[in-house]
Amino acid sequence: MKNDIKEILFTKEKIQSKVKEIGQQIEKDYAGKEMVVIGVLKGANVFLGDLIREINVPLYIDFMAVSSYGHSTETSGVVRILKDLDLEIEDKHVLIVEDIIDTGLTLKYITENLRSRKVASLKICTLLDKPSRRKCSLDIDYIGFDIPDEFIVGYGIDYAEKYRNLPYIATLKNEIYE
Ligand SMILES: O=P(O)(O)OC[C@H]1O[C@H](OP(=O)(O)OP(=O)(O)O)[C@H](O)[C@@H]1O
Ligand code: HPA
Ligand SMILES: [Mg+2]
Repeated sequence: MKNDIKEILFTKEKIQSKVKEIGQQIEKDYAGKEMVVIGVLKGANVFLGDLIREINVPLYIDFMAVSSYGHSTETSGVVRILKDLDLEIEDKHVLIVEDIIDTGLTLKYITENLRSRKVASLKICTLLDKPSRRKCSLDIDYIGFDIPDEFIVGYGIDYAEKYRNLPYIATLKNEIYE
């Protein structure tokens, strides 16, 4: 896997300290509220696992699985729900956790879907944001890092389902896509 890497954008240590910073902010903002943290599978799994251990308030965890990229670096534009929530979220303070927001189409679909369930509040937290690629408007409440328009992998994020277990976030050599 290491031979496939072009450049490391964020090291394990840099990610760790950013996750801590976001977690502490969320902890302050949700003090006294009952929150449900929703991870968007599969990509957000690693970030969510680290993030919740930095949030010291009572919380519930649930997951939604959607997919729009498949084995490509371009979104199909069609968001499919592969797994819905187990929990009822009506009147709950919901925080959606994403690994990356790119075109925004995935989250647009999810936020509209979750809002219709009459939540008390809905916020978005993403580790990475690629604002130059946005195809729709989205209000994001917590952002770890802005990144340029490059396809990245690692820390939960895949290319064709690979590289999710890299402890850092990196770009891949061009020949990997050929
Ligand atoms: O803003 P967008 O352009 O919609 O892209 C962002 C979404 O794409 C990736 O998921 P993907 O569909 O690849 O599924 P995965 O999480 O299982 O890798 C990523 O985890 C986000 O959920
Ligand atoms: O840069 C990316 N890498 C992997 N998956 C993605 N899904 C949206 N953007 C990306
Ligand atoms: Mg993916």
